[in-house]
Amino acid sequence: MSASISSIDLNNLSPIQVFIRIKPNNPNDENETIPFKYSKNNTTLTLPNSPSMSFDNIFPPESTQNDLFDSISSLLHFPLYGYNSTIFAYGQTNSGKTYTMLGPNGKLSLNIDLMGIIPRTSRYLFAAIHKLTSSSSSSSIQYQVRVSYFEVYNARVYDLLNKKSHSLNIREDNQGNINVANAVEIPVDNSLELENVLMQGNEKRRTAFTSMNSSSSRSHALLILWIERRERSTSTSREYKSYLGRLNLIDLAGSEDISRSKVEGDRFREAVNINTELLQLRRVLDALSSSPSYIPYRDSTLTRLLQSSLSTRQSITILISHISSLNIDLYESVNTLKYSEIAKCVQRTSIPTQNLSKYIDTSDVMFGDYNDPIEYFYRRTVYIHTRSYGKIFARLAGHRYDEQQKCILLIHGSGPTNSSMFWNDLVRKLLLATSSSSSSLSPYYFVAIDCPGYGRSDGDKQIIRSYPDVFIEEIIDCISPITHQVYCLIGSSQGAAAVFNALVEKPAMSSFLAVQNPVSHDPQRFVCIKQPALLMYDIDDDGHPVSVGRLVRKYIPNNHYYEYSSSQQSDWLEHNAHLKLLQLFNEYDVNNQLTTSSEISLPSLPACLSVAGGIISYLSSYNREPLYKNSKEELESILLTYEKQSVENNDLFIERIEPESSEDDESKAQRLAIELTQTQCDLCNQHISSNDISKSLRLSDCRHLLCYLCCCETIKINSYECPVVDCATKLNISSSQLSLYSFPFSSDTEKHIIIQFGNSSKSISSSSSQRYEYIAYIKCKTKNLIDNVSFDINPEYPKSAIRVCQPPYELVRIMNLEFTCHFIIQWNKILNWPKLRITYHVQNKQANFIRNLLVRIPNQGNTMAKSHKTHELVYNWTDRDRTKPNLNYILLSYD
Ligand SMILES: Nc1ncnc2c1ncn2[C@@H]1O[C@H](COP(=O)(O)OP(=O)(O)OP(=O)(O)O)[C@@H](O)[C@H]1O
Repeated sequence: MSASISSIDLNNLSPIQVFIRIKPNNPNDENETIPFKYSKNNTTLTLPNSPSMSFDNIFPPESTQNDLFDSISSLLHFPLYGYNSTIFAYGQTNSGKTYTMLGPNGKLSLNIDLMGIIPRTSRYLFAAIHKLTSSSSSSSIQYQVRVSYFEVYNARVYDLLNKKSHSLNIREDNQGNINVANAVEIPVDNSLELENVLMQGNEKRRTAFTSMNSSSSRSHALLILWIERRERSTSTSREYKSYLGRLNLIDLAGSEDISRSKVEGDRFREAVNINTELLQLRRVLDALSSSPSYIPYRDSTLTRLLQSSLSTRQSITILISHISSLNIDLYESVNTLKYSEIAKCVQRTSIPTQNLSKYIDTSDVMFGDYNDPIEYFYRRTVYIHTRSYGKIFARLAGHRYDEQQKCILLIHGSGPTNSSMFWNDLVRKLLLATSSSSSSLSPYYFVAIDCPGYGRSDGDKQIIRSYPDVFIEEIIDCISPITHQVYCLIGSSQGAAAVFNALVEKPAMSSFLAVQNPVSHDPQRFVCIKQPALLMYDIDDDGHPVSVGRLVRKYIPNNHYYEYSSSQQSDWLEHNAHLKLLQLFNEYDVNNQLTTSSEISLPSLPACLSVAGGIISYLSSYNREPLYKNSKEELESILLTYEKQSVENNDLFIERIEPESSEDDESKAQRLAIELTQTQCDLCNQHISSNDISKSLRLSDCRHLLCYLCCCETIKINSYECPVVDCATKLNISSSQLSLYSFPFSSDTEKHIIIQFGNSSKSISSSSSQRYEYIAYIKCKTKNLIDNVSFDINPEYPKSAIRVCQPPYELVRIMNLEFTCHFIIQWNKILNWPKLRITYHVQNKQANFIRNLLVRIPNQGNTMAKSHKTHELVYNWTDRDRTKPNLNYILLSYD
């Protein structure tokens, strides 16, 4: 597919291509059929005693859903490049419009043969997007798809994705686009999500029984897919071009001969409204084909809503007209064909244009921080796990050898897009000024945080104003767990106020302080701040008044005070802040080695890992030495603190820094010594080779070791909890990170999921007998994977005990003995995986008794492997010995 669509392609397209689909006759129907004649290439249709009519494509009764989709699929490329495309189904009631768009019996079908255009489009589009974004040359292209779904019922527009059921207004924006005001737009990342949204919307759509159709659509349904293509010149560039394509998929309500459908009351009113709106649609088509100077779009809700889809300047359209093959419907069919001929005559007035805009991405203030190009500084990102304020995102620079290392903590101001990025320039200059070559490293390391509610830290923005002392203290406890102190606290604006206030309350937290353009209240309180302070004020900045600065200067005894005028020396701060700070350190810190940028020995691994750099920076700077060659302490440190999450194609490594645990040193050493000898995965029990041990994951709370080859990934896909049996430790992996792995799976050769099954039991004593309530269950945390679970306790009997189609998948039985249960899992039908039977001995253990079953899925397992439909895979759990390892594998192999 070319990067753009050429004007030749567009010029050659008729504005509205017209397809005719003829509904097959029901074999039980005794009505006479019309002897249609078609030309060989299916473009001409002739009715008895009538002249031939030409269309772009005719689909005779025997044509399949697939034949039709093949002919429309080329149109689906246009919205991927910012054009509007429309497909709409038109025809009398019961002629097969919903069949064409969704599937049989008026419903969305996911059956591979019967599914309609909409589910096929969904899969086709996401496959195309995957292809367009996955090639190495396209790392700077991203797509976002959003979906809206409306119905026009009795001349009003209703949002099928909104729980509220009031009607909405149609609005025109200043570019002439017609939109529905306050419409819900749901972002979707894959076809499964889109199908779920569709199902949700379809449940709301109005259908009714009529004498013509048992599930007749009583409204026009309009599904809009907004497809945004973002193109950046490089994958890290903030500036991007946005192409917003719009794909309209429309299932019109059927025109209805009221004398035949015999509808009354509400159905009668609906039918009148449907017919009126279809008549207006015909008038619009008439106008488009004859005098395009005035088009009566405004005359009905339907045509107004479809304005951008019908406009020949804005859209590339396919009309699929449906006719019946029965003689009894001849009058309606002829009418439909006439209507279609009019649409065929619509002329293109100009070629459609792309919806293209240029933007600077400001939504993500941290944009680009994943790809830190200057490795030398070892700048990395971490989450600091505070006791009371959750995860605080921080950017780090420099090396830390031990805790005596001079740590500088930076607090940004309260501007709406402020974050740790604010300090980039100052930190870079300080690093450069204090390390003269790449082999001599700065004696400082820097921690710039995103305060709660800013950048990547969640939380309340008010925290840094209201509780600066407690908040900053918690951060320092995490990054300096032994000394509970940092070398210098630096703040800007509101961050400076936080620094002052924190030191008034807790003076021992920092040896130095530095502020630029601070806000401060009651500066007389600052007399207790005894540490050396750097104070920098802009005399032209009324928001941070220098008059207050002059007071601050009086109250803080040891200060270096500077005033500058930003109107006259706009770059004063840029050129001076780092130098003034180093002067302050030199003056007050006799041990300061600043002036000699002497050779500093390379940091050891634990130090690297604890704050700056993480494992990747270590490995890349030491030629990827296998970790086992390093000291025992180094490995200990990795196992203790390391948690990594890689973000697709990026090098974001998130370490976890938290306060020291209460465990005493001796027991910790013993535990670590034992852990160091472990070479078996706690989840799958496989041996971990020495090469892979470094990539394995030691969970920091429960201490379970998970092998890199299969089990680390399992966590990502499956769980917020440690997946090891009977361990329910919560993992600190955010839902947004987990969502990267949401189903359906992507490109690797194999993926894993975990099915948990097991039971609980509870004693129910009665006077006559001892009985137990057993609850046997299957759980799967991957969404939408299971279609239903049958529980069978008597396999000889043809009917299962219970079939559960929604979670929780449970069987509750009161029994006096343990019993064997057969779980039969039917997977989501679109997967076409063989069903899985697990035979499980339900345990009387009085507590929750869980088995984990790792399902290994070769990637082709995601495809529609028809030939395997009937194949059933059986996995037997007959082991009653509870001491044996209770995890097993199952390989879903189709060979
Ligand atoms: N090509 C086809 N092959 C087999 N069955 C079909 C075909 N087209 C339609 N049907 C069946 O005919 C019936 C009516 O079809 P459908 O509900 O799609 O009509 P419709 O035009 O959408 O009607 P309405 O306008 O009343 O909503 C359904 O049971 C549908 O499954």
